[in-house]
Amino acid sequence: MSKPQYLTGDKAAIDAFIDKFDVFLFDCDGVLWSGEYLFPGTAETIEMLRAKGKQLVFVTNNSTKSRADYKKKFDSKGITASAEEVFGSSYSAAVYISRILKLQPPKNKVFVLGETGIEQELQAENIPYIGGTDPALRRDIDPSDFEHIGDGSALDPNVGVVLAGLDFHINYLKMSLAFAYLRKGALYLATNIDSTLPQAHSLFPGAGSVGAGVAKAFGKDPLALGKPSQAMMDAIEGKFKFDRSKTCMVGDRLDTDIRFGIEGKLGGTLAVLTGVSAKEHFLAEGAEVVPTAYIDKLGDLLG
Ligand SMILES: O=C(O)[C@H](O)[C@H](O)COP(=O)(O)O
Ligand SMILES: [Mg+2]
Repeated sequence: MSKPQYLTGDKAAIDAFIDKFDVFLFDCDGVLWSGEYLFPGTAETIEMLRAKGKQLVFVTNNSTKSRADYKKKFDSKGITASAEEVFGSSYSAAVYISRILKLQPPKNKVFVLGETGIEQELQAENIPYIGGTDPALRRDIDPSDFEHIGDGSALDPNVGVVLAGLDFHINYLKMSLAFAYLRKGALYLATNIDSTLPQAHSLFPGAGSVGAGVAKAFGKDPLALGKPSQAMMDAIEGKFKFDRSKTCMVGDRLDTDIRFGIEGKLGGTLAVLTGVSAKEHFLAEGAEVVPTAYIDKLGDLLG
């Protein structure tokens, strides 16, 4: 497998790389920003690519925000972007449930482990849901919960899917409800199963780690509908209609972003070293996932 091209500081190589593509799929956490911190040159780089007539799609596994929420974040960071250019894992999961699964009543309700991003995107697809940010579930489990979850009387008979995403308010009560629905035959889906979340220049437990307790108890992993799922790639291609050979995936994580681009047979992948993966991970002899090229930070594309 050929070694990736290092672009930082090489203006001619950067220009040649950019000219190869018409479309850039951008990961967000660890590439554009780390939580609220915007990496230097990010807004300018996006402006530069737009000035060159490139089509941009923001493809994030972070299910805590909806497309509308991301539009607000882009605006607050001075980045020109529309909600329609965002394709997050919460939207990917909602589209999958509404247009692929096509759940029919009575078992068409979703039990959510996650935040408002998932709830908003389910709502946008007219999918009924419970759980999620419901304040009634942000409490300790009590003896009557054990009794009524155990005998099923606390369960909603219309729940046909458990959808797990990054949940900053996970607790034993919510895990027990999700587990009970799965044991009753609910489909087990996840927006994504990233092990870590790049935030505040550090790493925190990701969606996959937060949901791991339920997966361990149930003995099966969920079907994840975020990167590197090719169901997500197909949905993105279906919506934005691009030529995969002229499309580049830009990301900080080898096992989601770069794998997503390689398995999607895109024209190229660009690893950015401001998030989860380090260059040692893909420069090592026998590395399984190797990007086409890499840069220290996104702003380096400004040359
Ligand atoms: O744990 C998670 O959900 C992920 O770390 C996080 O949300 C990744 O977001 P992305 O890098 O795909 O924008
Ligand atoms: Mg990322």
